[in-house]
Amino acid sequence: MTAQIIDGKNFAARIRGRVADHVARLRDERGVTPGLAVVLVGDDPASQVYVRSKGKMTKECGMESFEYRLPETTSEAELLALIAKLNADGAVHGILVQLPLPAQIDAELVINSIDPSKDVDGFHVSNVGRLATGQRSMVPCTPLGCLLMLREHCGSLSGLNAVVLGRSNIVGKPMAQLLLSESCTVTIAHSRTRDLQDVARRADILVAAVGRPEMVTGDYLKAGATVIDVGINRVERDGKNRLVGDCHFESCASVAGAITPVPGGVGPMTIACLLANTVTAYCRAHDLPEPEGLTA
Ligand SMILES: NC(=O)C1=CN([C@@H]2O[C@H](COP(=O)(O)OP(=O)(O)OC[C@H]3O[C@@H](n4cnc5c(N)ncnc54)[C@H](OP(=O)(O)O)[C@@H]3O)[C@@H](O)[C@H]2O)C=CC1
Ligand SMILES: Nc1nc(=O)c2c([nH]1)NC[C@@H]1CN(c3ccc(C(=O)N[C@@H](CCC(=O)O)C(=O)O)cc3)C=[N+]21
Repeated sequence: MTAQIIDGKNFAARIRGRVADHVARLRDERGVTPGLAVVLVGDDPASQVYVRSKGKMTKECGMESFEYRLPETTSEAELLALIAKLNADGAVHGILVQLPLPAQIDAELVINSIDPSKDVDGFHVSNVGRLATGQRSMVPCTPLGCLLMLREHCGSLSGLNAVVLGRSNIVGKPMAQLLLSESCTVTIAHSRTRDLQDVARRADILVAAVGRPEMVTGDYLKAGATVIDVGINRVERDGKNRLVGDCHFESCASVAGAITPVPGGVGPMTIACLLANTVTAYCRAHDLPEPEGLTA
């Protein structure tokens, strides 16, 4: 079998188009513009690439982008003061603090200091609790992007066996919550899971978020499974820097029914969902109808 490729790059472009339409309507009908603030502490090169790309796409969708680049030595108090300022700023509707943060800063404290209604990453404990209890919440961008691709590709997910590899707060756990809300039978596997291949092979839907380059090979898969590869791993191949996923693409594609590529899969969807969340946050803050099909 040769898998269908789920084109995240193309899907993300369509989502950004819908975000842009909604933003244009807000401008024409109400004379307002949603704004997204992105905060980067330190100078990790990969993070700088993402932040630049987020800023560019925010503007392309017609929204305001506010970028804050703080030095690696920034104190926790300084970062908390900036967040307090952004919480109070009426032109800012979404706040994202790029992770990871330098060691002197308590990331949990910082995330929980963001106004939950502006928490477009969905990492605030109140959004996590609301997602887990089925209340309206801001949903983390990466799992939301994965869900939108799965819905588009599979239609109803009800009753399917979903296996999530990885249990992080930013990907694995919220992904599992979303799949549970879609009435999948959900298994969360991690580094202590026994017989991982056997567990993975039961999946109709496999989401790989382990951060291990090409760990998942074709023999982890049931024939025809839908595979979402969240991994973004930089490796050196033939003297060149390459980006690979957590799945070994060729061997997986020969067993799976459908698979997302890396690059061009989950990554672009993550950024598109960040922009969608910013518009959603704006609309909720102003009691306006939310954009359709861009929320969980
Ligand atoms: N495309 C995108 O937009 C994004 C991509 N990513 C990428 O997704 C991947 C995962 O990210 P993140 O969740 O932050 O990573 P973390 O390192 O926080 O979590 C990794 C998870 O994988 C599990 N794990 C590690 N090794 C194995 C193994 N050998 N077998 C089974 N499980 C294992 C860990 O288990 P345990 O808990 O037991 O340690 C942990 O739960 C990374 O490649 C990251 O770069 C992340 C965010 C966004
Ligand atoms: N608070 C916070 N929120 C995040 O959502 C967040 C974060 N911190 N820290 C880092 C991770 C990682 N992440 C990615 C976003 C886009 C691509 C992406 O667009 N990738 C392109 C390739 C980009 C390239 O070539 O490097 C692709 O897969 O096609 C990847 C990874 C968001 N993260």
